[in-house]
Amino acid sequence: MANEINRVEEQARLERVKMRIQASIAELEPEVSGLRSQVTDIRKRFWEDVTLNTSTHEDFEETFYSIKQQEALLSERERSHLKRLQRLNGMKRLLPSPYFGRIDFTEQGTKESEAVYIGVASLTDEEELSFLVYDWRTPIASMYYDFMPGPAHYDTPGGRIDGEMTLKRQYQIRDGELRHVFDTSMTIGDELLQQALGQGADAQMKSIVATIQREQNAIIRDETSRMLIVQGAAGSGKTSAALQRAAYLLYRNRDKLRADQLVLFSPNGMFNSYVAAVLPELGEENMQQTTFQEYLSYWLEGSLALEDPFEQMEFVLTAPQTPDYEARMAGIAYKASERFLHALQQYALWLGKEGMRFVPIRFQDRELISAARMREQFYSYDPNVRLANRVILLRDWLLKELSRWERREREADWVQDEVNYLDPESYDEAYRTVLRKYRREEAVFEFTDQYDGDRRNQGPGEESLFDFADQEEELLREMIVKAHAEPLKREVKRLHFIDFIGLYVQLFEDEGAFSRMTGETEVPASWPEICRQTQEKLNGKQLFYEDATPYLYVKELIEGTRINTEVRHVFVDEGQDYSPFQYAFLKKLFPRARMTVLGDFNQAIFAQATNLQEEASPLVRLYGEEETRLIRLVRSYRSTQEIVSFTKSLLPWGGDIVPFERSGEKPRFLQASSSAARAARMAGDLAALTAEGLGSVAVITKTAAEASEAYGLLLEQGCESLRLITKETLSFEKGIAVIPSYLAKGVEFDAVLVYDASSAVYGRESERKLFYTVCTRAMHKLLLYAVGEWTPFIDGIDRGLQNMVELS
Ligand SMILES: Nc1ncnc2c1ncn2[C@@H]1O[C@H](COP(=O)(O)OP(=O)(O)OP(=O)(O)O)[C@@H](O)[C@H]1O
Repeated sequence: MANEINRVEEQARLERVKMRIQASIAELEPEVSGLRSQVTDIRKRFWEDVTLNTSTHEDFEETFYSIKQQEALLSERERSHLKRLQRLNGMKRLLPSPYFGRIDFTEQGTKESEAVYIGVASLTDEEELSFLVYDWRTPIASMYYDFMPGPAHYDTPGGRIDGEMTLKRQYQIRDGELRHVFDTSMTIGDELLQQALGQGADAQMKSIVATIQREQNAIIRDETSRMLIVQGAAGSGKTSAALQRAAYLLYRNRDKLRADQLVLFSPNGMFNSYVAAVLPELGEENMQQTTFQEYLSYWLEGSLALEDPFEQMEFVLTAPQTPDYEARMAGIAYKASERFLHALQQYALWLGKEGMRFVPIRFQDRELISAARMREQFYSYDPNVRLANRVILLRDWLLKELSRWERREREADWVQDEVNYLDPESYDEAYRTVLRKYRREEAVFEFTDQYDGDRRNQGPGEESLFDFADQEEELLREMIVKAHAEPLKREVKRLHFIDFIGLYVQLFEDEGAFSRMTGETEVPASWPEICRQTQEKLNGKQLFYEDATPYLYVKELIEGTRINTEVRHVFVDEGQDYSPFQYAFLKKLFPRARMTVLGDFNQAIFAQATNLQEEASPLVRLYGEEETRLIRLVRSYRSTQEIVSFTKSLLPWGGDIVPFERSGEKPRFLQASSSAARAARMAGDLAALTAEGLGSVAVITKTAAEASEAYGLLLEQGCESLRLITKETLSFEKGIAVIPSYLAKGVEFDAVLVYDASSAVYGRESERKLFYTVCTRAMHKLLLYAVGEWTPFIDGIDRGLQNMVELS
């Protein structure tokens, strides 16, 4: 009965709030459009309203201030417009679902209890005296996520507020209609979460503000750690928490933090599109999103062809039988290590004393400045000056040398030859330049004549005409040499006189040289082979993916120019797939940023993985224990209980994974006698799944080649609307996707069909985590197919879980 009364009251309150929102919208809409037209108008008439006069100093000053005034007016209107527009958008977001939660809180020392309603934006009453809805990111709202009814507290800039939470209520309001309302004694009631998780997958990730869990809230609201590491099971909401965290940080620091000061490193381009809707849904602009690969390519400036991580991955997955395999794998591991990082730091110190390599500056077939002369000049500078600063000194010296050469070169025969072959337009241009110069000089002479009665006032008479032709010729020579010197100078300014490739290659000459240059005494046993592979690749102007970061690191140690001090927060998703080396590089690149790393070591599929979960993890060392916080998430929200029980059993070391109580079908195992039989069966299953209404389905293969094969075979079976996903795919869409394992990272599907779960495909121990990653993409249904023997990873699992179906 009590609930019914509540419902009536709640309904009435909802109506009041909606009316207030509608009134706000009605008020804001004309204001916004009025301001918008004012801004357009000011922009259009900007110069009409400015007094432009530069005749005298005073006029100039007046013009200057008039422009400044106009600018100030424009930016003030733009700011007001933006502010009101944001408010209007906030109201529009609130209208269909003004709030999702309520807590009643009595502050210690007071008698009155306040009902705190929580939604995706704040809303005040007409007098702006009290909040009808609190933004979920306000300090008081944090209690909703952190406490169940009973003693509760929250932090404010003025200190901690203690009190008693007497009620916790959840609402489901859709299209302005109150669908459900229930009280809960839990942190966040399972009922709402059940509903949220029971829905089908979307083409884009959704915000989870209404059901954020306590441990996720800790991630979202952390404002003190320099390094926040989140190790969480597959589907435990790491990416979700990261995105809500970005929205939280933008809200909390809205006067000093812009969205473009946040950078998210994602696993691939498609993932960017998958998560792109969350921040706008929360009323914030999207942060910068990139992939590490994109970042590397940008800094390499096309100087080398860079292998991408997926090519490396394909090699790791498909080439174990090749003779180069073991050495390459040892090389990948070593080049990802902190040892190698340290070796390169020592290398930079060594370069401060000897060993720098330069590219001679050549012109036509002549060497203008040899590498030896550059080296001599470089090492003549004070050795206490930083390497990067000595590079700048050398750059300036080279520019001067080139200017000197330019002056000398004007007399060279080839210059005269070019002058002779010049087209009439160039002559004409030179003539006009000399004439302009002559007139300028004349004006100066006339002016000085007033004071110098002795000077003869002469025009371009006989004598001066002779000068005139001479000067024209001189000018043409100057122009010609300048045109040739410009590209040389440009190269120097870009520091292309440093032989970066040579500097990296020389590290891989042999073990003795490496140890002399870096002080490193322990290298992998296959070092000679690693050296051969690295050199061969670089000589072909190509770079292995594992060499890209170390190469740029060396470059950075020498140039010291790439630092980005604007960025304040770096988010690394799928953080287990980055090497300690890459983290050190990120730290160096973004010296003023805090880092949030989210990952799952059980999904470490790249060879250069970093363990996030240990206290001794290299990540903890990066900023030190004091500044680092490690949060573990164990509850998995994505998959049904049955799927989690199965995927958990794939990890014999027992991953810390607790399924959320949501039941579904057991995983299905389907063995076929041939690829064709499997494709036929799969086609039938795909049709059935679509008919059941599952909107997003993935056929996940191990490699790209396997994906193409599956795609072809399924098409032959008459499957329609299949989408083959490759590393170039940039958008995530609903429907049926055929996708290689490593591109399915971070995303999820209603149903997953594992294309080939046979031992021939997932047979090596090193592929266990990949297999786990593939299976954990499924939300509601998981179907595994095999032609031949099953993968040994399922050997030990509880047979009761399986519905074995034999196919002939
Ligand atoms: N508190 C929550 N409320 C509702 N849904 C949630 C919550 N936390 C996570 N989810 C849902 O669980 C699914 C998995 O979340 P997410 O992709 O963020 O997990 P993840 O830890 O990044 O997974 P993975 O490691 O596999 O990439 C998503 O559908 C997400 O919406």
